Amino acid sequence: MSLLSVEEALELVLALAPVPQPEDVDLSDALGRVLLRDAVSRMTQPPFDAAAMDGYALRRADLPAPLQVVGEAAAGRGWDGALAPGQALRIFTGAPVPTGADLVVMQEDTARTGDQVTVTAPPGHDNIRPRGSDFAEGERIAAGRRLGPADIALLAAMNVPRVTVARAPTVAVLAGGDELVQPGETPGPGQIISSNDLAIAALARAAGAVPRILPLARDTEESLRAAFADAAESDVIVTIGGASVGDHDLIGRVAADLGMERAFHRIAMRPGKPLMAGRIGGTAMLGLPGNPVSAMVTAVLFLQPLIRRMLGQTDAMALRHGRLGRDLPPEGNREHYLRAVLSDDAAGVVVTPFADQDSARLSVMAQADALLVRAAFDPARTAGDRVAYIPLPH
Ligand SMILES: Nc1nc2c(c(=O)[nH]1)N[C@H]1C(S)=C(S)[C@@H](COP(=O)(O)OP(=O)(O)OC[C@H]3O[C@@H](n4cnc5c(N)ncnc54)[C@H](O)[C@@H]3O)O[C@H]1N2
Ligand code: MOO
Repeated sequence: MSLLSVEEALELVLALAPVPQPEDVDLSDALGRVLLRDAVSRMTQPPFDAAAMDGYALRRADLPAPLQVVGEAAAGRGWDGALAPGQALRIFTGAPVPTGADLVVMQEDTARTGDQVTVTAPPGHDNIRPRGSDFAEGERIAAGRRLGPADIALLAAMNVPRVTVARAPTVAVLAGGDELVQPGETPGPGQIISSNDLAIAALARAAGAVPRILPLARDTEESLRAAFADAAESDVIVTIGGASVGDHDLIGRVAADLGMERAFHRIAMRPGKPLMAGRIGGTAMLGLPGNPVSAMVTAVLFLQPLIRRMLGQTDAMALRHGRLGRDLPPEGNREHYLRAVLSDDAAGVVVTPFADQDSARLSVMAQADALLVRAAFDPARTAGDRVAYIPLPH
């Protein structure tokens, strides 16, 4: 039986995402979140005709005669009254323009003596921002919008302090294996330090989820069962390791005992072949391979898109193009995601894969800027060929 392609597998993983659930958040927590309900402005902006310059408000028809300065308006401190013919008002940026005035002359273009002001340069633009010229009360930011920094500023200006967005999914991260101890502990004979759980939690957080790293599990069914029980309330459980065919690779067995509906196990991808996905009760499950680079690559390709889908984001993963920086041999029967560095030359982006593609080498992964994507059975390539890549988060 031929293995699923990455594309087919991704579709099955995205199908595990439940409909996004609403949650109200303060604007300070809204960056990157997707609006689930329209946000409606409670303000008109500017709320009054506002000066765009520090200078003098006056009537254009009065020029070029000298004018009498009758008062002052600053931002937050308006001037009550209407400007009569022959009068000018000292005004500062953001202040309401008084009734009667139709021009603000910037102070660099004026000369002042006592309470007399003369305009010294021919006036051009009126330097008035009309009421409502930015936005009006009742204007909407439509549901579906992913909020960036400028959206948050706009919502604040609209006096919308909280917004309804898709709830951030909770992701339980379960690493395990008798060989693992935590960073800071002293490894015994044959032991190494667990890195995958931190890596996957970081990728989950970067995609917008709320990760929770579970205690390291041991290579026993009992230990894994306890961990799955601990994660039952999470939206997603990500296991790392124990996905392959070894005698100690218990994840598949324990998950099946717990009633996992399996979407697939193993895909035509390198690294990442032992990837597993499915659902246990209300929790989506991804079983990532244990090799540290394989775990991270599969998290970038499957976990992060799953989280983004749960957050209401529907845009596909950005595949970019550049030119190959070195010759490559023909590809095997799995789609290959090679760790690569990006550089620029006069003709654009150059993508140079590392010679060392061992799926356990974190030192190489940490230097990589991108994953160079090669199709299964891709023929030999030479430097300069057009290639596709996925940028990696730094
Ligand atoms: N006979 C076969 N052997 C293997 C196959 C195969 O198809 N047939 N696939 C290989 C591939 S590809 C991968 S990837 C690994 C995946 O195996 P598992 O998912 O079962 O992972 P483990 O055996 O538990 O661990 C693999 C490797 O990764 C280290 N590891 C695990 N967890 C962590 C962690 N939290 N932090 C750091 N390092 C971790 C673990 O010590 C192992 O060295 O299987 C191949 N074998
Ligand atoms: O998938 Mo293993 O993930 O090739 O190293």
